[in-house]
Amino acid sequence: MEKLMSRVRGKTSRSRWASKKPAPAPAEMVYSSSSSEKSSSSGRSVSSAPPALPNSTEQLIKKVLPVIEKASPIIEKASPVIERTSPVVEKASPVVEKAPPVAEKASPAGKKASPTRTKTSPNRKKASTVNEKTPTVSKRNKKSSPVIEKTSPVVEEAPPVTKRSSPATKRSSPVIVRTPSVIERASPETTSPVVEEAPSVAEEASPVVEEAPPPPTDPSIKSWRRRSSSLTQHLRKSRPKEQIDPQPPETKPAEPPAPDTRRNQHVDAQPPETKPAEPPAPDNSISIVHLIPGLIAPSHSPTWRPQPNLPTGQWNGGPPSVSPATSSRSRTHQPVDLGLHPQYPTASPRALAAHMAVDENFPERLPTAYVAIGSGPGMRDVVDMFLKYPRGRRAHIKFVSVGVASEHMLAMANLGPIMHLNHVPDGVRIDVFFDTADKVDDECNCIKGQKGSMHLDRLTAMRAEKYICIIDCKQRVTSVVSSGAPIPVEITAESYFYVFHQLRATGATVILRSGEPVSTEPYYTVRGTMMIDVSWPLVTNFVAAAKNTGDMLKMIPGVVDHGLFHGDRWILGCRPITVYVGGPNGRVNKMTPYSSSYS
Ligand SMILES: O=C(CO)[C@H](O)[C@H](O)COP(=O)(O)O
Repeated sequence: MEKLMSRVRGKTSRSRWASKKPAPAPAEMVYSSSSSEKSSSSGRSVSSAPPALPNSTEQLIKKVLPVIEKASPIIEKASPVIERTSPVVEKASPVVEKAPPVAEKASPAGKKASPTRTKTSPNRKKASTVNEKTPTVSKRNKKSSPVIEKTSPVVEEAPPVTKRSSPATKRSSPVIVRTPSVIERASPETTSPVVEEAPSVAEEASPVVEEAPPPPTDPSIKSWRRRSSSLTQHLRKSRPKEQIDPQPPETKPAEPPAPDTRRNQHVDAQPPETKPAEPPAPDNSISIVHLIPGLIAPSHSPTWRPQPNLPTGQWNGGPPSVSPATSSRSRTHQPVDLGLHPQYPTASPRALAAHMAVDENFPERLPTAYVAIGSGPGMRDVVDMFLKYPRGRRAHIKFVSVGVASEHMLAMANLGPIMHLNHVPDGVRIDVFFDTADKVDDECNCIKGQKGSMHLDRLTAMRAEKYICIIDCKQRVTSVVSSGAPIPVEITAESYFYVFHQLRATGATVILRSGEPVSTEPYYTVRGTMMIDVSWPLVTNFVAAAKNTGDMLKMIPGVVDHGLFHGDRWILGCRPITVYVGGPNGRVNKMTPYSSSYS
């Protein structure tokens, strides 16, 4: 009986590891009894041979049941021992819980945590560790006699841990304690789930770790995870942003939506499409004007726009006077800022001359006054000067355009009404005709037509009561023909060769004006005429007289008009009645045909 009890005691401890298999057939039991007989001979608890088994199964059961019933109290006595071993197992839990800090320091190998271990709770891990570390126990169970296990359900319901298992459980503690060191030296295949739940590592872990199955819901694990999450938040807050933000661009798309709002804000703050805008390109057009002021002269600037309602000159002389013209032939006109061209704070000498010319020849005739404006670029200064007058002061004026350029300037300045020369009523004279010239000599003879509009200029001058010319002092010459300046001649296209040979016979140099810029095609006016520039290298007495030259040019068939404005208008001449010459230092000289030469 004692032998049998010892066998039962041993089988009870092994029954924990036995699988719950159904009771085998009696025939097999007979066979297994023989096998147990073999194992008992080599086992520790059973030293002698087992008793002979009865042939009948019923008899066997009847004999075995009492034995098992007697063995139950012994098994019950083993329970306290098992209870005493449980605290040992529980003490192993804190050891496991202390693993996270170590795991956080784990090498990047921890990123590749083994998913198989993440599915097991720490307690079950310990058990599995025990199994791995104590293979002999399992072998003993397998080698133990299955007779009692398979015949007695009581044994199968015995506590899972027995005296023999407790030492093995105790031996498992050092294994668990060594877990951190194992983690530290862990290879990607042997990393524990602690690494998987380590916050700092898991945050930067590869998608494999983030896609791991949810952790078990063991209470101890819950508390551990709670502490881990708090630790994660602390690390995120304490870590500099530069360490969080830089991530390889290839890992960002694989990231699931992160709960960290700071990271989202960073991503939103630097999207590819929100790159800082490039600085605007500087405006070089204004710089060009300032760097090369002489390139675009105030009067010739293509970007000219009329400057209405600008304050009168504040520079060095106060506002320009709008007083009636003085009787002085030449007076000093203080340079003033007319506001004509902001890039030139000081008006040009010709602008000052235009200021004086308009000031002294402002038409006062009521109810209607006619003012003609030439087509030269210098007329912009005259237009700007008219804009300085109040609208009521110039309401009675009708402006006569001389060509398209003149009409354009008047329209841009909103000066009006504008009319063509042919619209001026017959028998009505134009009050004043403001114009410019290329050259003006001592007798107020002029050379005009460098822009090709001398024909209209002459027609307008012939109908003007006052023909006022405004020039710069650099355009003053002693004699217009003797100066060698080319004289523009407008001819018909069909008469070119004839006019060319007639002028060559007088010793003249004839140049056919080409298109702008230089072109192989000749320049044609709006009337379809061509322009030639004639000069005399050897100036004879006959040619020196502008009247003689002008009359000669008029006598050649094919010549429409020429640029010599000489004589008096009542004898087919159209010298200006007054020439305003803008000089240096704001000095403006005034010339008349009947006055002495330039002083
Ligand atoms: O005769 C002209 C046009 O045919 C011009 O009045 C002359 O060429 C002077 O031009 P600018 O106003 O540029 O001095």
